[in-house]
Amino acid sequence: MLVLEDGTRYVGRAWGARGRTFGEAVFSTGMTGYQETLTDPSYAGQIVLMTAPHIGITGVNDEDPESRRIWVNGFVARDPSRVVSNFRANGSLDDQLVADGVVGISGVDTRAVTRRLRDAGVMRSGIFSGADAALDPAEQLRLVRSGEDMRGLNLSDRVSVIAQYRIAPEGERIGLVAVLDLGVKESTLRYLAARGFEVMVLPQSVSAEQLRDLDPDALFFSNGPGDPSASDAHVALLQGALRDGVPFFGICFGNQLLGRALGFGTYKLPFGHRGINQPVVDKTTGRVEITSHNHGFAVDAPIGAPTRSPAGFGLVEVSHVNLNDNVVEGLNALEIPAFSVQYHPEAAAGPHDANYLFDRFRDMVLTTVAARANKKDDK
Ligand SMILES: NC(=O)CC[C@H](N)C(=O)O
Repeated sequence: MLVLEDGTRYVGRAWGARGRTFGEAVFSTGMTGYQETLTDPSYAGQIVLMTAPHIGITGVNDEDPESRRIWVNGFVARDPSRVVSNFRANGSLDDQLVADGVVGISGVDTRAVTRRLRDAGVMRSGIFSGADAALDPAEQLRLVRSGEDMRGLNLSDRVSVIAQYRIAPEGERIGLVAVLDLGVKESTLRYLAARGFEVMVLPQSVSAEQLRDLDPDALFFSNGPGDPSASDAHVALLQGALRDGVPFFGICFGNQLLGRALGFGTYKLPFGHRGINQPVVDKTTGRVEITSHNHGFAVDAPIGAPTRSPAGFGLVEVSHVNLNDNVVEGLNALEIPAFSVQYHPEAAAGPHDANYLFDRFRDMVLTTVAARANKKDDK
């Protein structure tokens, strides 16, 4: 049984682990990339429904996970594949869900659920299978309604690493980037290392003093689960680094935190953007990118002419906009070296149209490092 907070109920078949699970019900429109979706830490606390009906055809492999485990609280699909067919596969999705204890449900009318979530907005939900399916419906609904609400929820400490670790740069080293792990994806780290960054992944609890002691050439805030309005400590950490002139790049949650650091607010979208086919325009070049998304919140900043950062960081422009609904998809600070995007340039899964942003970051860091070296020489 899939039960939504508004009392809607959908009967299906038990899939993956048996039992009960709770989370915010959201839908993803990606036709491929379920393994990357399941292992994206940004989905912690959510029950993810795939709108594509056939999920699991290529099984699971060791190369596609975006982190060390599955993070979704539950998984919903219409018609999971009964066969696994791919040369890279080394197991089935069903077995993986069981192994990771992820309660799923199949055979529900995913189009009906999606329309419900699109019309009413995302909401708390629960999946009940095995013995739990027989629970009294009123009791099931009570349990769903007593679950966590995504609004105001800080989930960073559930997904972040405990201890820092280092990744060596590929090719010539251009500098050290400190990555605040708010739920970072492996692809992001790979792209940074491939650009010549020595990467230091830091736990989300790192202090301003520890960051200063590390003295990185650049700072990166990752994607991650939860409500950005509940991350005051990360915002303060970022404001300190921006004041010190450290070049900054943020992705998704990192974009929302840059928005807040610059003095803008964030808000919850009715049903968010999740999938790999979202059109975004880069206002600097006018080029449209087809991009990978997974966000339920967004930054509230004015689209159009640059405006002053309410927090005193100079002029800021909204650099990217979603063409479906005009949601802010990127920020560019014009007077300090800092920019961010709401979507996923690392893709995984999805098209690679936005990979150039990692080059933009590398170029920005090289310029800043060179300018600093010149200043030192002048002294
Ligand atoms: N992928 C992300 O970083 C998601 C950011 C945030 N948790 C949101 O839902 O909007």
